[in-house]
Amino acid sequence: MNEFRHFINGEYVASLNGKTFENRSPVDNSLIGLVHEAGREEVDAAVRSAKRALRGPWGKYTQAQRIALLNKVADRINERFDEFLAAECRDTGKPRSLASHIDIPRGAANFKAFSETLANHPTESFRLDTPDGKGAMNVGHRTPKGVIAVISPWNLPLLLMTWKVGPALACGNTVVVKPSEETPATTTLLGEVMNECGVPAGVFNVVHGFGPDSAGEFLTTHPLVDAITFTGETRTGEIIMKAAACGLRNVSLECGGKNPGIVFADADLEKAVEGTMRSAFANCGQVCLGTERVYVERPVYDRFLARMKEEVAKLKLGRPEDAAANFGPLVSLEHREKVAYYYNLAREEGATVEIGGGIPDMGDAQLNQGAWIEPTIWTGLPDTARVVNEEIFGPCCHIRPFDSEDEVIALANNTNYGLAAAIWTENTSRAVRVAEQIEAGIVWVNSWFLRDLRTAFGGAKQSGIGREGGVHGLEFYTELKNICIKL
Ligand SMILES: NC(=O)C1=CN([C@@H]2O[C@H](COP(=O)(O)OP(=O)(O)OC[C@H]3O[C@@H](n4cnc5c(N)ncnc54)[C@H](O)[C@@H]3O)[C@@H](O)[C@H]2O)C=CC1
Ligand SMILES: O=C(O)/C=C/C=C(\O)C(=O)O
Repeated sequence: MNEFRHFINGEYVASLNGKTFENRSPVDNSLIGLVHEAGREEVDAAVRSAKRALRGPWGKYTQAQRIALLNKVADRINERFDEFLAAECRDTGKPRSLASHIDIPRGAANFKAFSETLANHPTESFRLDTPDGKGAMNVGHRTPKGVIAVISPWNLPLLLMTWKVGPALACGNTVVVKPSEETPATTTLLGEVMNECGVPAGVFNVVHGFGPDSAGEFLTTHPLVDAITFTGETRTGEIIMKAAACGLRNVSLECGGKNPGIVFADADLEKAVEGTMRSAFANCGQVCLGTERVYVERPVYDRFLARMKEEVAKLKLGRPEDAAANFGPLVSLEHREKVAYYYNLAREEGATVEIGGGIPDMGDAQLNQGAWIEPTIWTGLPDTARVVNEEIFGPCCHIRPFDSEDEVIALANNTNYGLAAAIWTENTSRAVRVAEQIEAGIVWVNSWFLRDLRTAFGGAKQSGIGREGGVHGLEFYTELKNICIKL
């Protein structure tokens, strides 16, 4: 039986309270292992070890030394690629074909990308004239924030955790990570890699558990945590922000979305279908950047809808290791309950179910125990429907026709969220004009999830606070000090 222990001060440790919880496969609900649930003692030990490490050898590393070490970590993840892949697929049920192209390579790349940004980022300086004519020099100097709490979700576990751990460590901080209770495996495995690469004890720590009244809450309310970075649901983001207010700690929040896809009549329709298929159904729809609302200009609406239905019908559900499968289960039976609730609600709200809409018979008693759900397209819902306004985080989208640019911009922006959007058009002027009016942190034109890790990443409105990525991560992960030198 696998056991997932905390990783504190370079060692794997069990919980003093002896509490564990089950980690079950979303593929067939079989038991993967037992996860140790941290009490306040383990969280406190992890935070204190991270604090101590700031004053140890790690605190004296030069930027170049940190970058070299993190490059080694990236290389080691790639050397142990198959183990990370197996662990990620076991926890999430996602197809190996997906995780081997996205999750694991990005998990490694996140340790390299930021290093280059850091190495090439200039320091600001201003010369000040003074009445004595001699002047003064102002020089910006960045120092690490300290201990960073990283609270990560289950949808892209390694990718989203390292997206924060990479820059945090590159800037000289130490971290305590609380991975999602659903997906403890790859974060735990990363502890081994840190030791193998010689990352000093206490620099990278992991505590397992849930949110409220468990490791998540204990960590985010711990007074020695200097800043908190979080990816997950908006309501959880609010709770974490309240916790961070005590002691005036910085937060970076990357939260939910109800992202629009906009298909203009002049789009390359096949490109738009391919991109929208990915944005609505990749990772079983469990991507915060995914498209759950699709608006299609009326002249191509029927053709687009018909093509989407054809493509959805071709999706092949199956186990992660099934090479022909490109569609896995949802992360858990609990999450399926939430998504299935919206599938029923869509019918009650008057949707036409164009395809899918239910729980599939997998033709296998064991697989039928898993968290499978059909990829689904709805049409015909009013703009006020809950299904069109609330984040579902499942493999589903509502498709609706529109008649003018102004109308579709208003529809796209008619949401409390503002994370991402995808625009499909061959008219560049229109693409720019519309993109500039969309209220979102990220707008893709003729693409989706095309990521350049140097760019700003984050959400507007209730989709988040702050930006990470490239130089923007520097703002969050460092304290900028001004040194004023009178000449
Ligand atoms: N990337 C995203 O935007 C994601 C959105 N979601 C959305 O959130 C819904 C719920 O999924 P969850 O996994 O429950 O998301 P969540 O936001 O509750 O969990 C994300 C992380 O926050 C932790 N957490 C939860 N409550 C906390 C608290 N009070 N203090 C500190 N940490 C806390 C969790 O243990 C997990 O590590 C999903 O149905 C989906 O709609 C879920 C995962 C990722
Ligand atoms: O950093 C990325 O490229 C991906 C981000 C995706 C999410 O934040 C998400 O799905 O939660």
